[in-house]
Amino acid sequence: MAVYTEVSDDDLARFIADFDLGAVLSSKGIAEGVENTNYLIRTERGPFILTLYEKRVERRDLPFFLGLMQHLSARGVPCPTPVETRSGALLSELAGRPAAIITFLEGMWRRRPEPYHCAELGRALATMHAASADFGMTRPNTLGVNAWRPLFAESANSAGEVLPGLAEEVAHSLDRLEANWPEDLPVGTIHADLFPDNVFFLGRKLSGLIDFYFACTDALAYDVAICLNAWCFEPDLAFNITKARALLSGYSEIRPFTDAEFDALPLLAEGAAMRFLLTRLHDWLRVPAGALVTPKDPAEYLRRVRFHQGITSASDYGLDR
Ligand SMILES: Nc1ncnc2c1ncn2[C@@H]1O[C@H](COP(=O)(O)OP(=O)(O)OP(=O)(O)O)[C@@H](O)[C@H]1O
Ligand SMILES: N[C@@H](CCO)C(=O)O
Repeated sequence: MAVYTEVSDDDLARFIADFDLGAVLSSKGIAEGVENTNYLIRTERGPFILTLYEKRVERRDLPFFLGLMQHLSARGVPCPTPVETRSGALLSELAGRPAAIITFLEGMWRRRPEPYHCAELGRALATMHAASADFGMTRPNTLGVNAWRPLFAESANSAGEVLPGLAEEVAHSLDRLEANWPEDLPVGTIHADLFPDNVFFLGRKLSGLIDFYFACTDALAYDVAICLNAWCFEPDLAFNITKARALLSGYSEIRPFTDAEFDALPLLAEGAAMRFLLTRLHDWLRVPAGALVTPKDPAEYLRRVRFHQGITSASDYGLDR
């Protein structure tokens, strides 16, 4: 459970008074997530999510994230909308942290997504990419290819304790990724963390995308590669080509892949796996004392890095050119 910052009832009541939401009826720390502190608050105007932004979120990036949610929801993408204070601000401060209230989305995330969930995801991701084409703000990907080596350096000395031989394997993969990373793919606003726990469904239908706090400006196909890693491997880490085919064809129904994206997909997928391997390793070695959080296993992503190294063409993922 990720509750890094406790909020007292009095502080919450004072905070809510700035919004046109009536009184707080109840509030509860949310037992999901690892990045930020989230509370489900029930107010006289209904349920909302209160987020206090923690370590990885830079205050200067919050107008981008909150503005993106506003932009996308105005275009019909099912995602939370930030709630304005009475004076029109989207961002406030609570318990010494930047904080915002966003609308509550109905639905549940799927722990074991089926191929039809993957197809829905693909369509929603492409729709999000299309809808953000006229979003006026940009944000560099601070966890992009150039960040991986310095990020690994912060954990390299302890890496061998977590996974023997990891330092050598990561160094070898980073050499390949840095030397071959494509620079000329179509770029736009990407979600960059669209894991199953960030996608809600009502029955078979996708009902919401959440957690835009890694969103940035980068290659659109890299976002697809992140989803391929997060949605198309089974708990035993076997690759499920039926799910991959569903995801990729759902995406290309709305936005077909260019030839360059098709060619780059195996490398993008290896890079995407590397990014999550490295952040997980970093967090695994630094669980804050007393925080209610379960760190995620870096080894699952090493297995994916290795898998993608063995792929030579996107058709091995079930994608037709
Ligand atoms: N707008 C929303 N509507 C309904 N529930 C939400 C909403 N936003 C967040 N939640 C709930 O809070 C949980 C954590 O939210 P979120 O994924 O944004 O946190 P996080 O710490 O940033 O997570 P992550 O580890 O995925 O980066 C979600 O799994 C969901 O249960
Ligand atoms: N989705 C990330 C955690 C949030 O950044 C992971 O599974 O490592």
